[in-house]
Amino acid sequence: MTAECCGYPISIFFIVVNEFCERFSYYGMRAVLVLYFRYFLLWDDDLATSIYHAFVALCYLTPILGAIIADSWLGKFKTIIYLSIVYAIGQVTMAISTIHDITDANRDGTPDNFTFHIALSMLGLILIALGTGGIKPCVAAFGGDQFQEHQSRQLNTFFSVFYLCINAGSLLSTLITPVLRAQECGIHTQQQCYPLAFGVPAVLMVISLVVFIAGSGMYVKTDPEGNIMWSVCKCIGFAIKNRFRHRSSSYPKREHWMDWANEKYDKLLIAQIKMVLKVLFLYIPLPMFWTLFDQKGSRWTLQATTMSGDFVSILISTVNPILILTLVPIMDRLIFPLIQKCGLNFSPLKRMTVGMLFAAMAFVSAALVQIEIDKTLPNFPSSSESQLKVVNTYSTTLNVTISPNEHLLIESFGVQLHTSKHTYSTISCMFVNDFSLIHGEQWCEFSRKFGFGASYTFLIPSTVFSDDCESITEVEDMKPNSVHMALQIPQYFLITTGEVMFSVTGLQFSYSQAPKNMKSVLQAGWLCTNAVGNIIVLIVAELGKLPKQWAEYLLFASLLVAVSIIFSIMAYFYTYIDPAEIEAQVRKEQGLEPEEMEKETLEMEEKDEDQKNEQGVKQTKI
Ligand SMILES: NCC(=O)N[C@@H](CCC(N)=O)C(=O)O
Repeated sequence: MTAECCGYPISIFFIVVNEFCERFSYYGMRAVLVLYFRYFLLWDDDLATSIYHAFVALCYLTPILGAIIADSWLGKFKTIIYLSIVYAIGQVTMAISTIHDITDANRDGTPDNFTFHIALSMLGLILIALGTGGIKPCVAAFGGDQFQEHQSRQLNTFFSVFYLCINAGSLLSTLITPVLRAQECGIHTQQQCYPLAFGVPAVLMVISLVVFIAGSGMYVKTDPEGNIMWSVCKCIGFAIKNRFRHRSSSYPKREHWMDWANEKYDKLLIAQIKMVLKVLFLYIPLPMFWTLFDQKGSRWTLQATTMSGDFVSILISTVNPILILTLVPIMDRLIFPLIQKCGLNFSPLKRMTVGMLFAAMAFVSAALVQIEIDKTLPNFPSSSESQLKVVNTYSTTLNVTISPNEHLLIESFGVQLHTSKHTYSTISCMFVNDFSLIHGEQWCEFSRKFGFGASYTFLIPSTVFSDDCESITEVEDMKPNSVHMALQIPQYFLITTGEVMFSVTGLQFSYSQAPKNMKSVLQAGWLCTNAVGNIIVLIVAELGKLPKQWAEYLLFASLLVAVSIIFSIMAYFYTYIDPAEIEAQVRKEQGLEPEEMEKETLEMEEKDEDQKNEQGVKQTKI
């Protein structure tokens, strides 16, 4: 009997706090990672973005490893502890790799040995990916294991609270770590404080581990049932082989292709594999949701850079967790019960389909915003065009004639200057509020706000310092960004509503439909859909793009609508199961008590081993 508070097992308190700290650690580190690549390691944008996405994809691939270790070998509890240690070491390694003083022998503020910092940070990232991904399917499933059969309502609420903690951790760290980075620190020279920005997530990971261990005495710990993954693979392999051996039509068909393993494998194992395969099959279309969802961090962020509004930019990076924190309780307490009251069956798979449609609508909204932005962007010459800029410094208007066959975009400034002898130079700067032109004792000062995204040319006559500053002509080559970032809020709102319907439900669904000994494996399968989604983003980003960004958004939206239709058809044919009930039924059919069942499985395994040894002896004899 586990200790309870308000109908909930007390042990889940430690699990949700652990998740909060772990997600703080993960998202905090992620928030400054690209900046570290870009401004510390001095990588270009493309390399920084590619390594970042590859790291995220790795974080969602390693859950398979964690699940196999947990379900087959160590059990969830020990797997979480060991992999959290790996994770914490990774975070500390990462934080150390950002101390520029370690290799800054000449004390100029930049590291002298980049190879050292790159190697150390890559090692740190691999350990982090192993740790964060490895524990991810185990923590959610371990949380679920704490509930008893009569607590199914609380179990669903647990997954929602779990998701809230993820996003509370992510919200706080996304706000805090960039501020920590902006501080200055260092032994020899003061630089942007990456060690603090990465160090705090490392500390949070250690706290997360300590909190998890603190709850040790209260957890329900289910033991792993032998090397289950190996048994599953062998059983599937045997079913395929056996089916192939009996391919002739003279053999009677079996209800399910896995039934071809009946000759050798235990009925219970076959029933469990059928349950898992059914769910994994249903997952096939799901990566498309993540393909759209994860573009929040890339395409949508880039879209925001072509928009105006400085304050909103901080809001935009945190809008997803903020909306999650508000939408999850609204959905759970208001919308879903209301739908139920109306007599509608809003089953988990229906919710997921609607979630996908919301994500598709978010991309339609992004496309509409993009069309607005495009109207304000200057026309750049395409690959079959050239751009000719004529700055008229003559005192009267000149006519420019262009052959009608030439494709030229004409920019006319209507500028008239007193002299044509200039030296051209271009200055690109961020956040310019004022600048001065200084020559000896004289200067001209320009003090005003220059718009973001704008480009200006200042034409300075040779007489300026003997004459007056008024003779300087300012030309606005490109207008400042004028479409406000607030216009992105609907698309964030839509995608987050989609996330609540899709992701929170998917998490619950993966747990509820998995047999007891394969809970982590199905969680890992669920997380894998995210990894594949990220890989699709990487491929699409590498392969050429459509000429218009809005068209690309619409293409993604249409693809997701198509995928959601396919998914809804698949979902229609899916029958929800209670794995415990099916397992009990199979046991009953076999006339076995649970203990006897386990004994039989062990005997099977032993028989298998004996056969193998026998074969080995035969082979040696030959
Ligand atoms: N809002 C982002 C979020 O909550 N992400 C979750 C879930 C990711 C997933 N693929 O299930 C997280 O755990 O970080």
